Amino acid sequence: MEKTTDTFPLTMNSSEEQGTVCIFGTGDFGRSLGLKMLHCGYSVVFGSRNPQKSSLLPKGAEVLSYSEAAQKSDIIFLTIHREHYDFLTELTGVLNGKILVDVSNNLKINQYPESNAEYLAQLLPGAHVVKAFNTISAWALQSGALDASRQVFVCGNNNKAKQRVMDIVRTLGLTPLDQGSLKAASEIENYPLQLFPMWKFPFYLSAVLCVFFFFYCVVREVIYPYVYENKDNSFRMAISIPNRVFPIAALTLLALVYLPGVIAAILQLYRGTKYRRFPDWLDHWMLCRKQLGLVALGFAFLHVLYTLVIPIRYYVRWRLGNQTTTQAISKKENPFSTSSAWLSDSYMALGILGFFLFVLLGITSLPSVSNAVNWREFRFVQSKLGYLTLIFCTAHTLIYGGKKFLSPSILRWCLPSAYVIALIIPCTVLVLKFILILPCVNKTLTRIRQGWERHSKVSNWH
Ligand SMILES: Cc1cc2nc3c(=O)[nH]c(=O)nc-3n(C[C@H](O)[C@H](O)[C@H](O)COP(=O)(O)OP(=O)(O)OC[C@H]3O[C@@H](n4cnc5c(N)ncnc54)[C@H](O)[C@@H]3O)c2cc1C
Ligand SMILES: NC(=O)C1=CN([C@@H]2O[C@H](COP(=O)(O)OP(=O)(O)OC[C@H]3O[C@@H](n4cnc5c(N)ncnc54)[C@H](OP(=O)(O)O)[C@@H]3O)[C@@H](O)[C@H]2O)C=CC1
Ligand code: HEM
Ligand SMILES: [Fe+3]
Repeated sequence: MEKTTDTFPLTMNSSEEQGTVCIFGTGDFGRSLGLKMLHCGYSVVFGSRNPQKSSLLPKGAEVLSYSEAAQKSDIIFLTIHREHYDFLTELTGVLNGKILVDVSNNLKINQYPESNAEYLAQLLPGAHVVKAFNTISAWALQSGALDASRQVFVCGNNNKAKQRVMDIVRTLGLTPLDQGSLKAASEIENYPLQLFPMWKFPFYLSAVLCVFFFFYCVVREVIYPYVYENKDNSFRMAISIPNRVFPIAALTLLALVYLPGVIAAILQLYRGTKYRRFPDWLDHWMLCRKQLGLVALGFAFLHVLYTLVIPIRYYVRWRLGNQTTTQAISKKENPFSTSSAWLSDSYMALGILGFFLFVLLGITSLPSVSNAVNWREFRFVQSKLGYLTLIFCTAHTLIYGGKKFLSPSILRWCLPSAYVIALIIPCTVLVLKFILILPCVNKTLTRIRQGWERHSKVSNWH
């Protein structure tokens, strides 16, 4: 259904004349933009250093020299790299009063002291410079932009010029987003250069967690038996140890998704107001919770896959077969232990339920799903079911640990099992959250979040 509204203006415009636009530069981006504009009913005139018509250029477009092309339209798209802008000063006469659209990107963040668009405005003070299109790739223009790349950030000092450009953006079936004056250009130019900014912290954190727990387990399970029993357990590095490291990373990261909310609540209680800014690290942490959660989900997936292959591992089949024959020879039977069966089944069940809710959290974070639920529903899944996920996964690990939990026999070189360490953060988060939802604490917190201030009489006049 949505598609019809999207294609509607396209079909209408192709039969309608939209006026002439000029494009400087016949490179990849210039040609893609020209083709798209021709499809949408514009007449396109290219400006080029060698105006012989190339077979690559879209059919129906005119190609002239830069100065001739500039005279054909009052709006000019510069699809040229910033490094080549200097020749434009020779055209100052024709470019005066025209709208110049700067689409350029740089190779590095803050490569130049000023943004490319501001540099262009300095070169040609008589022209109206508008920044736009730099986040749209030549490929997306041609292949029918995907949802995410439909947005075109636009900024400029002249309002009329900016509106003209935004009209063209709409005619091309894209969505313009007004970002204000040309001062915003440097930020807009940084967008396409950022490499997953929100993923950086989760990525480094999980790398650190994995490396730490991997070596921790190697010391306990490979080096220790080698030193004391001269046993070669190195094969454990392939599956056994990763199947500790990955679930531990999943559990820790999941707990770290909910820790900042708890810290924020404590901070609000302590300050007695919600009108003071959180420290930057907390702000940033809050903003990348989604990414932390998705990385955690990835690790949980790995844990499930590694767990599924346990029964077909050579080592496991060997141990089972060996045990059976040893028992047959000595004519002894292992008695069935109901409590062990209960422990084993209940930790598995908790793991499965925890994983199910984990996946549900992941599904609701897909834009198509989160757009379809209202704010309360989304909050319900992310916050309430999220805590339930954390409870299930923590209980899964606690019961897996079972009775042997803190007994000294499990220490090797004074190091407890890895999951004991992994349980510290999740248990802390759950205990703190439990305290926060106690009626007396929760009442104060709710009042603070509704705008009440403990010292309101003193600070009202601020
Ligand atoms: C797999 C997975 C996917 C995820 N996907 C997403 C995602 O797509 N998007 C996303 O944002 N997070 C996502 N997360 C992160 C996480 O689930 C959410 O950030 C979640 O909302 C955090 O829960 P919280 O209870 O700590 O929330 P908080 O925001 O800390 O809120 C705690 C409670 O306090 C209340 N509250 C908080 N601040 C105020 C206030 N100023 N005024 C009044 N009441 C307030 C809230 O109503 C809430 O009940 C994901 C996590 C995982 C594991
Ligand atoms: N490719 C993409 O997906 C995107 C590109 N951009 C921006 O668009 C601009 C153009 O990119 P793109 O088309 O990929 O680059 P190309 O190198 O393919 O094209 C640049 C064009 O600039 C013209 N030009 C003018 N003067 C010079 C000169 N002195 N030396 C070399 N070329 C010159 C040339 O056209 P002629 O030979 O006709 O004179 C050339 O074809 C850049 O600023 C880029 O950052 C922005 C978003 C996406
Ligand atoms: C289908 C779901 C799941 C199943 C079947 C499952 C099963 C298991 C099994 C069999 C073990 C023991 C591994 C071993 O003996 O080495 C284990 C350990 C563990 N699981 Fe799960 N699990 C599931 C989901 C989860 C989830 C979602 C989490 C948390 C995010 C989690 C966290 C852990 C942790 C921390 C350990 C202890 C790791 C160790 O030190 O050995 N599990 N799980
Ligand atoms: Fe971050």
